[in-house]
Amino acid sequence: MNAAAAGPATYPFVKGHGAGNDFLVLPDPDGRFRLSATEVAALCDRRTGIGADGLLRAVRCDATLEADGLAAEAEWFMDYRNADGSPGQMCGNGIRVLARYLVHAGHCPPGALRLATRAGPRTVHVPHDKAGLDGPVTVDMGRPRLSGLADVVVSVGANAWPALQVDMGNPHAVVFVDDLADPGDLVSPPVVTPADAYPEGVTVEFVVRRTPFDLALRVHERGVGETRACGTGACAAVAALPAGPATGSYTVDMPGGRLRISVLADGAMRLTGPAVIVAQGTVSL
Ligand SMILES: N[C@@H](CCC[C@H](N)C(=O)O)C(=O)O
Repeated sequence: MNAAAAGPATYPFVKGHGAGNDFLVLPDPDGRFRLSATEVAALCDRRTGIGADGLLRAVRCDATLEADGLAAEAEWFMDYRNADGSPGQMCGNGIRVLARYLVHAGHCPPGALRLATRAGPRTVHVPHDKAGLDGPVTVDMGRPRLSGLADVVVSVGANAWPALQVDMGNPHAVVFVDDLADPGDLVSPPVVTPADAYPEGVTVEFVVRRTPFDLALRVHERGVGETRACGTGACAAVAALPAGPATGSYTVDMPGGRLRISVLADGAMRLTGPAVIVAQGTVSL
C-alpha cells in the first residue's frame, strides 16, 4: 500500500457482512491509498490475512479520480475489490455494509445516503432506529438489464444448463436448477460458453424457484469463488424469472441468510437484508 509519505504504519479497518457475504472496510476518506491487487488479495486471504470475500475502500468522491463527476451526487465512493484483488462495478451486500459503516462511524446521518459506485450512484437506506452495529439496510438497485444476445451455457462437470445474461451493474449468468446440490461443490469455477460472452468474467447463480415469490440460490462469484450470499446475484435471479418478475416482494434464501427484493412498478429493484459490523481494529502492512 502506498500511502503519502510519513503516513501511519497501521491503518484502521472494520469487518462486516451482509447475509454472510463478508467484507473488509478500509476507511480512506482522503484517497491516500493505492491498493494493488496483490495487497487486496493478501488482506482478504482467510489464512494469512484478515479474510473476506471483498474489500470496500471508503473514499470521498472528491478524493478519487474514479469518482470523477460524481462528487455533486454523492459524498462517498465505494471502491469495491473482489478477494482476488480485481475491481467490481457493484456489490449489493457490500454497499449496504459500507452504508452501515459510514453511519456507525458518524460520517453520515442515518436515513437515505447516496453512494457512488463504478456502476453509478445508488441510494442506500439505513433506518434511524437501526443505526447501530446491525439491522436491516436497503439499497435501491435500479433496473436489471437482460441480454438475449448470446445463448450462454453454464457447465459444471457433466451437467450443463442454459443461462440468462443479467446486468445488475456487474455481469451475471443465471441458471435454474432442480436442486441446489446439482452444481456439486463449486470448488472450480463453472465453465461459461461461448468463452467470449463475458470478456471480464461473470458471477453465476444456481437458482431453485420454490414458490412464485420465494427463491433459493447458490452463487459462484467472479473474483471470489462460492460465497454465502450475493446481493446483485439475488436481484439477477429475480430478474431472470420466466416471463420476467411480477411487481411485489420476493425472498431469496442463500447459505448465509435471506435477502428480500421488492420489484417496483417501473421494474426497479430494492434489496433489503442484514448489514452487520462484527469487528474493528488496525492492520499494519
Ligand atoms: N457479493 C456482491 C457482488 C460482488 C462483485 C462480484 N464478485 C463481481 O465481480 O461482479 C454482491 O453482494 O452483489
